[in-house]
Amino acid sequence: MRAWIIWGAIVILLVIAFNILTDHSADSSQIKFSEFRQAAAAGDIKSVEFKGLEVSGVFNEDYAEAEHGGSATFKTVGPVGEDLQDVLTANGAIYSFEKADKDAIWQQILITLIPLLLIGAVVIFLMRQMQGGSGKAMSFGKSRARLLNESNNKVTFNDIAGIEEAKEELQEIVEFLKSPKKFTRLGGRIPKGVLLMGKPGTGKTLLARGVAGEAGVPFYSIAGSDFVEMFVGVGASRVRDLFEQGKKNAPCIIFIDEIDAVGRQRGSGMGGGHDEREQTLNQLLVEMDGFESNEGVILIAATNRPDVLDPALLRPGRFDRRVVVPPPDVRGRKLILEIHSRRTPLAKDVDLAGIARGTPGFSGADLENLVNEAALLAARRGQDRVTLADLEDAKDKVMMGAERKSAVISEAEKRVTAYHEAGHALVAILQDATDPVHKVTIIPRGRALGVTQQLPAEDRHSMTRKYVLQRLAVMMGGRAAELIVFDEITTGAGNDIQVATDMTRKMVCEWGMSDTIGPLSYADGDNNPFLGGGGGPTTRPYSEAIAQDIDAEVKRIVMEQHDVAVNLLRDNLDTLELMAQGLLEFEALDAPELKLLMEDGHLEGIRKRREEIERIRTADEDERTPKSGFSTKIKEKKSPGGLGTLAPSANS
Ligand SMILES: Nc1ncnc2c1ncn2[C@@H]1O[C@H](COP(=O)(O)OP(=O)(O)OP(=O)(O)O)[C@@H](O)[C@H]1O
Ligand SMILES: [Zn+2]
Repeated sequence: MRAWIIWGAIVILLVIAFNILTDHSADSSQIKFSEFRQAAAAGDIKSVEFKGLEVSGVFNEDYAEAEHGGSATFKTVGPVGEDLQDVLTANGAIYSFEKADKDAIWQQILITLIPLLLIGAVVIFLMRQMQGGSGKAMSFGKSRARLLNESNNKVTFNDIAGIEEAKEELQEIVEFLKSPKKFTRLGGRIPKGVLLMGKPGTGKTLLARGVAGEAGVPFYSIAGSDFVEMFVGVGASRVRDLFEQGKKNAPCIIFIDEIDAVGRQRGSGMGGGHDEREQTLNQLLVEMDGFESNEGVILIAATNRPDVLDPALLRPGRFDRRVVVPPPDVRGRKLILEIHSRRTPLAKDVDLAGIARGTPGFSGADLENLVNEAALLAARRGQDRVTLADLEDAKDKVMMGAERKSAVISEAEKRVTAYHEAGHALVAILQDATDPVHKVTIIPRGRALGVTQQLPAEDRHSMTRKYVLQRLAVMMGGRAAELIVFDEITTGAGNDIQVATDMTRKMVCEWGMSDTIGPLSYADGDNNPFLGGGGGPTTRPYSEAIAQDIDAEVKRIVMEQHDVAVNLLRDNLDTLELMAQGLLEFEALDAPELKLLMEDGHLEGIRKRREEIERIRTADEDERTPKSGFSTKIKEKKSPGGLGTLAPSANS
């Protein structure tokens, strides 16, 4: 920004200088038209000297008439040559001219220089724009670290939940920043660099700001990608600048987000096209070696790809303290939900623990998003409180994309979907080791036409073979139902088949759950559990014979569970029929409704329950908005179920 102002000022000064010079030269060498006219009228002008002069305008032959009441036109001509001189002399009508004196040399220089400078500025600006660095044109070499104003926006450890271990590890840094002497007195060495490792949205940035907030020190943050510039040397000088700034403001925290952008292993760039990045990384290493943490500058970096970092970064004296920031567990999720709903008025029916149970795999950022979506939904529905139904709907939206209310789905398609989802749900209900079914819907959402959600009582960290097999049968349940009822299958089972095949392959190749293959690992590629599978090159560290065995075994297991599903559904065809009817009528069934359906054998109980809920809700609404002009009715009637929570496995 500042650089822009300076550039602008230079250009403006040049333009002013140019104008002054040209004005000056013009003034000093121009004959006034009135003088000329007088002379011409007196008939004194017969010819004019043009040597070393430039004509800027002449009167044409009408001039003489004009002087006698006719009209004259003005015509511009270029530098005067011999021919023109003759014409003018013949017409006797010269008007104004400029002297080409020594001032003109400066003019020439300025005239060529200004466009050059302007073009240069534009080119540089465009180049930087192309790098995606909008708004930072020409701040070469300046670090772009931002000093966050912590007085307005202070984060403390109280604002962070679900990552207690990480907080504890960082507490030491906080203590040090608060009273450095206490530590250095005994010669203790404080880590210079802390590397926070975790998936996106798990709160790494938040933690770093929390450390600064707790210790009451300034917080400088910069993204790794800000270092990576097109011009060689810029990144390195930014690093230098950043550290200088840090040391000046010590004690403080310097936070480098996405350090992998600059810290990727050296020599990994193809064709050596990353010289600039490597130079920047080298500078970072040099700077890290060149200061003592005792000076009070603590470097915190974050990455979700610790595996690609250059090992030199992780050596002692650099980022030697590594803190894993895991996704929150069920307790953590509840706490995070509480933090983010502090400012959101919640209805009495809201049970955050239930929502937490239904959101395995959600990151802190996802949960924040969920609460936000729910608040928006509640506002759109005209409520003054966020209800459980809002949170449920928000969760579905965050998890699976928005409902596609407008999607045109034919009656026939809807019928197939109803049986398909009922097939999943019924196979789940009829087995003893699967997770309870939480909700079945045939409301299209994201890319799925319908969804069956199962919900474990608590987070699942391991699965038994029985559980995995039954889950396979549930996945096969959708297709099995289509087959039994319509004697036909649709593409709707495609995703089920893919997930089932992947899981079975894991059973055989990774979890040692196949007796034929035995407890051996035949995992393909690089499976980094921390990153949820790196997806690297597929290597096959086993023989062709084993590969065939694996394929046969995977097929056998899947087919077996498919048959289990078919048999279960054949034996309970009436219930399948009833559940599909229920889905067609209500579009969504939650756990209590499924229970009613299984026990009653008809849909009457569900109808009553729906009416009752509606009655309570309207009464509740009336009570909350007494006699207000616009009555707030919730338009969407979606299973505002009592148990409230959703879904680890969504079978579409
Ligand atoms: N443990 C948590 N407790 C409370 N809020 C959280 C937590 N984790 C994430 N959040 C919320 O999610 C937002 C995003 O988190 P943050 O930017 O810290 O994640 P990150 O790990 O740095 O993600 P990224 O890798 O994408 O930069 C935070 O501003 C915060 O509101
Ligand atoms: Zn399905």
